[in-house]
Amino acid sequence: MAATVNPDLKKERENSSFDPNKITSFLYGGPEIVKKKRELESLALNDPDYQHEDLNFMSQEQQYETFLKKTLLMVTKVRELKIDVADRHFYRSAVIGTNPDPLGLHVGMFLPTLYGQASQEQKDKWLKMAENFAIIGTYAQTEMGHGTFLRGLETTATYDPTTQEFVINTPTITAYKWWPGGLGKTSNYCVLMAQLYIHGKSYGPHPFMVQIRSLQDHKPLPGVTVGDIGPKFGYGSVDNGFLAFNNVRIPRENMLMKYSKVEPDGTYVKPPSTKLAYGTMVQVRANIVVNSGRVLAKAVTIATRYSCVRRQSEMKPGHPEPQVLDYVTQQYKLFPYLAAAYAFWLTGQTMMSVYTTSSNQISKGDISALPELHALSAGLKALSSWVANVGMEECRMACGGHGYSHASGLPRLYANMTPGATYEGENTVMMLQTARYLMKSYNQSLQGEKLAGSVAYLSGVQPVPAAGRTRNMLDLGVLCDAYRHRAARLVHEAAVQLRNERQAGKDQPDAWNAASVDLVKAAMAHSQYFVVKNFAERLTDSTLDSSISDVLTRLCQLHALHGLVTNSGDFLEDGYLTGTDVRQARRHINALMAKLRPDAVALVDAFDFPDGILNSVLGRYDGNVYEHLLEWAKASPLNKTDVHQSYHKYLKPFLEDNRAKL
Ligand SMILES: CCCCCCCCCCCCCCCCCCCC(=O)SCCNC(=O)CCNC(=O)[C@H](O)C(C)(C)COP(=O)(O)OP(=O)(O)OC[C@H]1O[C@@H](n2cnc3c(N)ncnc32)[C@H](O)[C@@H]1OP(=O)(O)O
Ligand SMILES: Cc1cc2nc3c(=O)[nH]c(=O)nc-3n(C[C@H](O)[C@H](O)[C@H](O)COP(=O)(O)OP(=O)(O)OC[C@H]3O[C@@H](n4cnc5c(N)ncnc54)[C@H](O)[C@@H]3O)c2cc1C
Repeated sequence: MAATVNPDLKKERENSSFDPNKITSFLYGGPEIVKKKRELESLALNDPDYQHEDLNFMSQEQQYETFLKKTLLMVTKVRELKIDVADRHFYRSAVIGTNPDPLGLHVGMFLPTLYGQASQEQKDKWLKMAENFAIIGTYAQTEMGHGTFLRGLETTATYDPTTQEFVINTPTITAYKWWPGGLGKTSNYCVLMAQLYIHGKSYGPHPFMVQIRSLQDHKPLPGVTVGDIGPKFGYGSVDNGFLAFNNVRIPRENMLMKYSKVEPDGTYVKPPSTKLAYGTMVQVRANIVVNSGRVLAKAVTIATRYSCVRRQSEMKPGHPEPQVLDYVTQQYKLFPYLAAAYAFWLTGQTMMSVYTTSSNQISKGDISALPELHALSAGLKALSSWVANVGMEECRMACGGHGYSHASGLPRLYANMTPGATYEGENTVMMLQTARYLMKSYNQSLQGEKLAGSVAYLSGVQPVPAAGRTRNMLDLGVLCDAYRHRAARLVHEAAVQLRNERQAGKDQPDAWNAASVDLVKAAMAHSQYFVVKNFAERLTDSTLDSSISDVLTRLCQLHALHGLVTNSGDFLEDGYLTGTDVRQARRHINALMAKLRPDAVALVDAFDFPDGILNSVLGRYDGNVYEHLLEWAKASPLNKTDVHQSYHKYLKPFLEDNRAKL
């Protein structure tokens, strides 16, 4: 087995214009954090207790069992190693790689819901147990018949003041809870979203803490039906489940009562906003923005390294086969997603910091930031997961045939990450939530209100510049202005369409539906403007080393120009940009790709994914792809024997029969 680095990759690294460690530092927030990250990753990746057969060779049941064992071990080790809460994600992502795990919902939603929705007494009762994994919970909201439309949930929690209990019921087949991660086989508790009824009156969806399995033998409690929903497109390592209740009684104190309350006599105490009950989803949406940047970065790392190792065809007669990354069409497939990975990585950081600031404010009782936080996280969640989806698939196809093999790591990455466009709010629905906020803000600005935050730009619509003006389409200020103008114009046009539909006699819901394609377009443009502006702003950081600010500026330019050329109609329609501008933009893209080409490998190295996390034969750091492809294939279960048992069962008699008939 070759121990040295593939010569093509070696040369790529020698020829790059900067030290990737500097960008790694920038991406992770400083050298100390990078050091910590690498220590924790190395600890996890070199721990023999976490080693197991490739998941691609396992059944769904084996994948679940392997991951359950591994995740429980991880919890124990995290405790033993006393890893700081803030650093645990480094260790965790090295342990689980690109796979979800059966405790993901416990850590990602069950605990956060207790932090965010439980009263102090409830925290005192449950948090210690949940934090120490003495109980395991999930977030059970979606039902077979309703995921998107929360107000349409059918599960009921009916208050009985005589016993001071809630009676939990699943009235129909469509009311079965469906999908919650870790529900199928792992969890013994859940946060249940159910319609609250008191004295026959409905108060909408509320969160309840419900025990579903015995703490003694893990059997479903009386009145509880629970199980796994079966194989999925990906997520084999997780037991997504179904759940139904037949008049199960829980104490009054099990409704999470930080905001809404039910008094013993059945008096309902209203929350400051009914949407506070949706708080955990907002947090996860913000996390999905971070995750989208990371998964795209992984896919691009695999495809870029492989494209430097892979040599194919003949560019010049008689010359050696070139590295496929030297084909400009290959660069055009990968570099825009390389740039997008950087853009979303940085957007994710900003989104998390907005989330932290706003949620601190909200938990102190000031809910003024809630609408902006919801609109921003919904739009960015949708945009980033959509781009990551398309980008992962583009990267897979850019790896030719080998991209289709599980050895590439790309099919599994895609299958596990593509639900990000669906879960935690289906993307179109999320964009329409952002559009709702944009319409409201736009109308406020028409009434002379000064807007703040991500919609501040809607206050002053820019004029279309005079014809004949030339622009430098590489100037990030010019590009940000163009995105801002496009977003403001599309918001304006969606608002006009909405108004026209109303004036034509439609009621508000029908008008909204009729205008919804334009509304989604406006929300997309708004979110894209945010991403481009955020990228450009991060480059103004005066502490940024000049050797890396040049290459990051190129990526930012490429990201903005590629989006502009792809959506050129939006920029041209009202004459804001001219055909000359767009032609110039296209030429700049080609020039930028040529400049980025020598730095491509260093730019993906800078994401700093160790091989154990990438889990890809094609994306290996050392580039020794071919020998490891063969080794990987040999490990396939079908190759355990030279002659498979099915030969004796089926093939042999079939062949013998055919031969006998000759
Ligand atoms: C030991 C090792 C440690 C390692 C540590 C590391 C741990 C990391 C672990 C991370 C793992 C994470 C794993 C997570 C995996 C996720 C799996 C997926 C889970 C799920 O999918 S859960 C289910 C999600 N479901 C949804 O998202 C449903 C989507 N639907 C909705 O949100 C609502 O129904 C919808 C569409 C918003 C509509 O709501 P509705 O009530 O009908 O509202 P209206 O449209 O009428 O609007 C009314 C009004 O409310 C505003 N609004 C709506 N939502 C919100 C909100 N969330 N916040 C604030 N405001 C909101 C809306 O804008 C309207 O405002 P107006 O002012 O216009 O009236
Ligand atoms: C892998 C995975 C894990 C999950 N984990 C969990 C979990 O742990 N807990 C949990 O509770 N749930 C979970 N879910 C469920 C998930 O949250 C829902 O599937 C998601 O919210 C989408 O809802 P839906 O399935 O009802 O889609 P639907 O709403 O039925 O979407 C179908 C189509 O209808 C369109 N549509 C729906 N409403 C509108 C509208 N108002 N305007 C325009 N178009 C509309 C959508 O855009 C989409 O194209 C998980 C799902 C998956 C795939």
